[in-house]
Amino acid sequence: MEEGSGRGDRGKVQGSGGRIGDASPGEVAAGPASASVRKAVKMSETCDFIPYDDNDDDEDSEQPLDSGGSSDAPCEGMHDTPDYIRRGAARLRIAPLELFSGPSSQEPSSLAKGGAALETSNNGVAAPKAGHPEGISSIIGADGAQEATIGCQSVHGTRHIEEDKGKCNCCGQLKQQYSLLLREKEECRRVLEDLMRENELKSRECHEAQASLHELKMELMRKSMHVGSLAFAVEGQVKEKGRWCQLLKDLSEKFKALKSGHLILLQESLECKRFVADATHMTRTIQQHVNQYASLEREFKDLKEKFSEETKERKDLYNKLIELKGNIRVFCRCRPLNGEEIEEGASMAVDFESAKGGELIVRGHVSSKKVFRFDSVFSPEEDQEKVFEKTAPFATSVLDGYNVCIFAYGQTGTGKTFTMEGFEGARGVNYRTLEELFRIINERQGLFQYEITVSVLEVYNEQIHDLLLTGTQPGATTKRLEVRQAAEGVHHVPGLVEARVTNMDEAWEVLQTGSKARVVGSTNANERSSRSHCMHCVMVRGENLMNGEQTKSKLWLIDLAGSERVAKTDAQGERLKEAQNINLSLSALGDVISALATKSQHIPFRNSKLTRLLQDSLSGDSKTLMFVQISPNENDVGETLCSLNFASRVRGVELGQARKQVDVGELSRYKLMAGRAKQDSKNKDVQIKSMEEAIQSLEAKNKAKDLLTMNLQEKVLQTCLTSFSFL
Ligand SMILES: Nc1ncnc2c1ncn2[C@@H]1O[C@H](COP(=O)(O)OP(=O)(O)OP(=O)(O)O)[C@@H](O)[C@H]1O
Repeated sequence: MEEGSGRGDRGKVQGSGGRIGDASPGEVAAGPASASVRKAVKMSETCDFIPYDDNDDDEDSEQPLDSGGSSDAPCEGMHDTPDYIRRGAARLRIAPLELFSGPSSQEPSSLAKGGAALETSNNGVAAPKAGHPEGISSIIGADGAQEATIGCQSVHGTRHIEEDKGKCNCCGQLKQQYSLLLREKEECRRVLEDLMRENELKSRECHEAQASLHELKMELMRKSMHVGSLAFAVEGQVKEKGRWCQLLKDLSEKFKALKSGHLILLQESLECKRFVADATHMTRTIQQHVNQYASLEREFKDLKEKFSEETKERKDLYNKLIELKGNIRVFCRCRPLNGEEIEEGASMAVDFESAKGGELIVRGHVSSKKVFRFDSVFSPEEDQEKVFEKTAPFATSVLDGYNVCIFAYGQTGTGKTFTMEGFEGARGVNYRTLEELFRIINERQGLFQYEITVSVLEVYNEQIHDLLLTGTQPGATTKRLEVRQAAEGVHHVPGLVEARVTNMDEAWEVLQTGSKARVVGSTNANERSSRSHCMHCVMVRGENLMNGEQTKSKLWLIDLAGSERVAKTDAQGERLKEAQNINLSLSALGDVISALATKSQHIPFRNSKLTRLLQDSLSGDSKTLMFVQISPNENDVGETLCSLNFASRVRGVELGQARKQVDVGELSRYKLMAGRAKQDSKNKDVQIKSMEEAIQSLEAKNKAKDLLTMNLQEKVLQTCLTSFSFL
C-alpha cells in the first residue's frame, strides 16, 4: 500500500510539477502522453483491460495537442515525455493484465510474454534495448523489485499449482495477493483519478494555455503588425533620419559658415566698437568744433561788422585823403627833347633842378621865368612806373565807388598818348590803372564782387563815335551817339557798346580795339596828331559781400586832342574847324573844372560833348586827375605856358608869374605869398602824411582781419570736411 501510495504521490507531484502552461515547448509535448493516459484510464474504467498498442501511442503522440491543430510540437515530442508519466502508463497497463489474466488463465509463457510486453513497453517508451536488465530496473525502479517478486510468486505459485494441485494454502496467499492487488488497484484507481483530475486540470491548463497561446499568437500578430508598422515607421524614421542627417549636415555647414561669418562679424563688431569709440571721440571733437564754429561765427559776425565799419572808415579816410590832396589833381609831365629837336640844338625851357616840391619853372622869353605848382611834376627822366605810382590811388577810389576821370591834356606831340597808352615795355596809365583794378579786385575776392565793362569812344568835331562797333574803320563815319540823363547825376550814352571783361587781357584787347579805330590825321604841328578825344569808359559795379552794399562807379581814361592854338597850326578849312572844336571842348572842360575848383554854383557841363560825357565823373565827390603834358623845347614855350596856365586854372592854385627881376617890395610880397603857400602846402603834406599813415595802419589792420577771417573760414571748412568724410 505504501509503495502504491508512494507511486501515486510521486506521479502526482511529478504531474503537478510539469504544468503545461508553464512548460517550455519540449514540456508542452507531454500533452500526447497525458492524452494516452486519459485514454487508458477510460478503457480501464470500462473494461479494466488496456491493450497496449505502440501504434496507438504513436498516433496519440503524433496527434496535435489542441483541437485547432496549431500545436507546434511534433511526434518527436514523445521522446521528451516525462518518465513518471511513461512509467505510470506502463504500470497501469501491465499490472492489471498480469493480475486479471491471473494464474488461472495465464501460462508462464504468458508471464514471460508479459515480461516481454513489459520489455516491449519499455522499449516503446524509453527505447532501451530489449531484455536489458538495466533498462528494466531503470524503468521499474524500486517498485519493480516488488513486481518482480510478485512475478516470481506468480511463477512460483503457478509451479505450486502445477506441482501441488489442489493445495489451498496457495489460494490464501493468492487471495492475499489478490486483495493486495485490489488495494493496489484501488490505489491505482485513486492515482488514476488523481491523474485524471490532474489531467483535467492540465487540460484546462492546456486550454488556458491554448487560449493564452492564441492570445499570445494574436498578440504576436498584433505585435508583428505593430512591428510591421513600427518597421514602416522605422523605415520612415530612417528616411526622416536621413533627411534630418542631411539637414543636420547642411545646418552644420551653415553653422560653420555662420560661425565664420560670426567671427568676421565679431571682428567687424570690434572694429565697429573702435569706430564707435572713434565716432564718439569725433562727435565730441565735432561738438567742440561746432561750439568753436559757433563762437567763431559770432566772432566772424563781429569781425564782419567791424570790417564793414572799418572798410567804410578806410574808404572815408581814403576819400578824405584824396580830398585833402584834392579831388581835382594836376600832374605835370614833360617829355624829353626828341632827336630832331636835339639835332636842331633846341634848348630846354623847363627847369626841374631848381624847382622843388611840385614846382616847375618855365623860362619864358626875355629872361622871364614862371613858376607853376602842381600836385606832381614829372621830369623827362621819370618813367611810366614812377608816374603811375601817384596815379594808382585813383584806381582804389574807383573800386570804392567813386567816379574818377583821368585825362591827359597838352600840345600835340607832348606825350599825351605816351602817358595814357604808352607802348609795350612802357605801358601807360590806361593799362596800369586797369591792371591795378584787377589786382585790387583779386585782393578783395571773397569780400567784394565786381563786374567790369569797358567802352571806347571818341569825340570828334563835337560828335560821339563808338570805337567798339564792329566794322569801324579809322576815319569812317560811325553812328552818332548822344548823351542822355538817366537819373539825377547819372548820364549815359544809349547804344554805346559796353564790353564786359573779367581780366586784364580781355580789358587790354578791348582798349586796343578802340585805339586802332581812332581817327588819326596829320597837321603841320606834328606828324601824327590826334584831332579827336579818345575816351575809355570803365564801368565798375561792385558789391560788398559782407553787408550787401552795392556801388556803381565810372572811370574815364581820356587822351584829349592836341591843345595847340589855332593860330600856330595855321589850320584852314576842315582842320580849322577841327581845331576850333577841339579848342571849344578843351575850353569848356577848363571852364567846368575851374567852376568845380572854385565851387561855383553853376557848372557849365552842357557847353561841349566832352564835358557832358564827363559830367558824372567831374561833379560831386568825383576825383579828377589831369596830366598836363608839356614840351621842354624852348620853341614851344608859348604852348607850354598856355597848357600850364590852363592846368593851373584847373588846379585852382596859381602861384603867379615868377619874375626874376622885380623890386624888393613886390618881391617881398611874392615871397610872403610863396611862404604862405609853402606853409599851407607843408601843413597839407603833414596832414596828408598822417592820414596816409592812418590809412596804412587801417589797411594793415584790415589785411590782418582778412587773413584771420580767411583762416577761420578755412578752419571751419576743414572741420566740416573732416566731419563729412568721417560720416
Ligand atoms: N615822357 C616821355 N618819354 C619818352 N618819350 C616820350 C615821352 N613823352 C612823349 N614821348 C614821345 O614823344 C612822341 C610824341 O608823343 P605822343 O604821340 O604821345 O604825343 P601826343 O601828345 O599824344 O600827340 P598827339 O596830340 O598828336 O596825339 C612819341 O614818340 C613819344 O614816344
